[in-house]
Amino acid sequence: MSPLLEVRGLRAGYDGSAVLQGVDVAVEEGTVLAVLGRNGVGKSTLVMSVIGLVRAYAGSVTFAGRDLTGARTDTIAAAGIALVPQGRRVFGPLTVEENLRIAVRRNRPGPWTLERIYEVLPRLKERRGNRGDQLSGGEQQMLAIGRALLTNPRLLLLDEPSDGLSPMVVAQVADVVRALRDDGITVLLVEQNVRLALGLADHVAVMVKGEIAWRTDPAGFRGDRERVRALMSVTGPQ
Ligand SMILES: Nc1ncnc2c1ncn2[C@@H]1O[C@H](COP(=O)(O)OP(=O)(O)OP(=O)(O)O)[C@@H](O)[C@H]1O
Repeated sequence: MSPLLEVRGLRAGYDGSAVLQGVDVAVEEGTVLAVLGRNGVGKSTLVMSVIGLVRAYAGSVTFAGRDLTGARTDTIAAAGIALVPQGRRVFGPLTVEENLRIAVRRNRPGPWTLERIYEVLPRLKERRGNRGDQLSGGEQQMLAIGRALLTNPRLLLLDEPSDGLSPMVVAQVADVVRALRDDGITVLLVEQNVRLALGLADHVAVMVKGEIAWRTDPAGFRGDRERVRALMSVTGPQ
């Protein structure tokens, strides 16, 4: 069976300089792939390229058998990929419900409706009349996830969902992602919080300087401390 998402030889970056130096990753349907790596290795650039916000210089992005290389972001979203961006990017002046309704307008047919979002994320229901900028970081993260789900994606790109959240709130976000995974959604997760990522992932890809340096699974990752240190620690070899 071919993977739901297949990225091959992807080179991409900003203003002509390549951050991604030929990335190969595949995500099988119904699985969670965690992409780990030091700050600045290109993890966010990878998800931005998949969703079409950063242009590919070379390589390909294939989704559900369809070549989406160089496609516009709205075409990619309509094909079934949704991004929960780093920093959440909720619309501050709009209420929770208005933030969600924007996504409903653009959605694909599928199981996610406003009612179901409120069932799965009851805090959003309680806060539905509050403005986005009145929410806590954790609530904003839930809102960003809810907004992405409302497009009924087949693949969810989650960029640093734990960023800036307290451990208790991180645990709540983890519960939501776990529930989604158990529901069969496919996830590409970028995380600095290794513990969180290993608790959610089926597969792990470690990025170093714009390339995938190691493909493993959570058990393999935990079992090779030396390699983890070499590839991930700030003081390890570059
Ligand atoms: N909009 C941009 N314009 C120019 N360079 C950028 C832009 N965004 C990121 N970069 C650069 O691209 C490189 C990779 O950044 P990226 O955000 O993809 O890394 P990351 O692994 O996600 O790191 P972090 O965890 O810090 O977000 C960095 O050197 C960064 O400075």
